[in-house]
Formats: sequence, structure tokens, C-alpha cells
Amino acid sequence: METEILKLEDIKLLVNAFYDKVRSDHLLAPIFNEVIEDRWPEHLVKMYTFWQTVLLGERTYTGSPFPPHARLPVMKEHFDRWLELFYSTLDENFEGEKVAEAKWRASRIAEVFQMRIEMYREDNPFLI
Ligand code: HEM
Repeated sequence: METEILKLEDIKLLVNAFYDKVRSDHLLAPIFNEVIEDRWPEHLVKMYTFWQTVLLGERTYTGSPFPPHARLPVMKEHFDRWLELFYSTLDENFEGEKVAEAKWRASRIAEVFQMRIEMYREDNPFLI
């Protein structure tokens, strides 16, 4: 049965189901695994706090989202896949206005990350 995103338990379900998809995706899995290696449990806990902060307004995330992405070997096709998996996870598990909000927030953040990655590459052409 589909449910609204209302509490931390819902955020955990969303994050766990999404990264299950990521980890079995041929395009994205190698990029995540290269960086995260055996730290998946910590990454998931951090992402619970991120989405808890964004969607529930409960400010448990205190980091800077962009820096870990600056030097990733990613292009538009990676972000498109990320969003596709995130949207399908939302639609398979939830309903209601937070679903639309989550999609909108994710797409805006993905757009900003892509722009900043491009800027980083222009400023640091020899680091990649
Ligand atoms: C192709 C797309 C993406 C890839 C490959 C990617 C990959 C990664 C990797 C490898 C990390 C570092 C994990 C670690 O070292 O612990 C990370 C962290 C993170 N990602 Fe992404 N990511 C992508 C898109 C996004 C998007 C669209 C969002 C937000 C909507 C997002 C939010 C975050 C956050 C909040 C963190 C934690 C940052 C911190 O350390 O505080 N990512 N991501």
C-alpha cells in the first residue's frame, strides 16, 4: 500500500530502496562503489539526515552536499539515470505532495551539481 512521506521511517524506506536500485545499476554502481567502498552504512545514514532535512524540515543534516561530487567522473547521462531511479523509487512506494516536492528538489539539486561540476572542470583542467 502506498503511503505519504511523513516521518523518518518513510525517509529511511525511500533512501534504502533508492540506493538498492543505484547499487544494481550498471551505469551508477561503479561510480558510487569506487568512492564509498565499504562505507555504505554510513552513506545511507547521512542520506537519511539529508532527506529528513529537505523533506520533513527536521534539520539533522549539517554537511555540504556538493564537495564530494566535484571530481566525480559523471555527465548528464549519469544525472538523468540518478533522477530516473529516484523518481521510480518515489512512485513505487509513496503518494502525495511530498512525492512531487522530492522530485522537484532532486531535479533542482541535480541541475546545480551539474553546473558546478562543469565550473570545477573549467577551473581545474589538469586535475581530472
Ligand atoms: C550521478 C549522480 C550522483 C552521483 C554519482 C553521486 C555520488 C555520490 C558520492 C560518491 C558521494 C560521497 C559518499 C561518501 O564519500 O560518503 C555522494 C554524497 C552525497 N550525495 Fe550524491 N551523487 C549524485 C547525485 C546526487 C544528487 C542529485 C543529490 C541530491 C539530490 C545528491 C546528494 C548527496 C549528498 C547530500 C551527499 C552527502 C554529502 C556529504 O558528505 O555531506 N547526490 N554522492
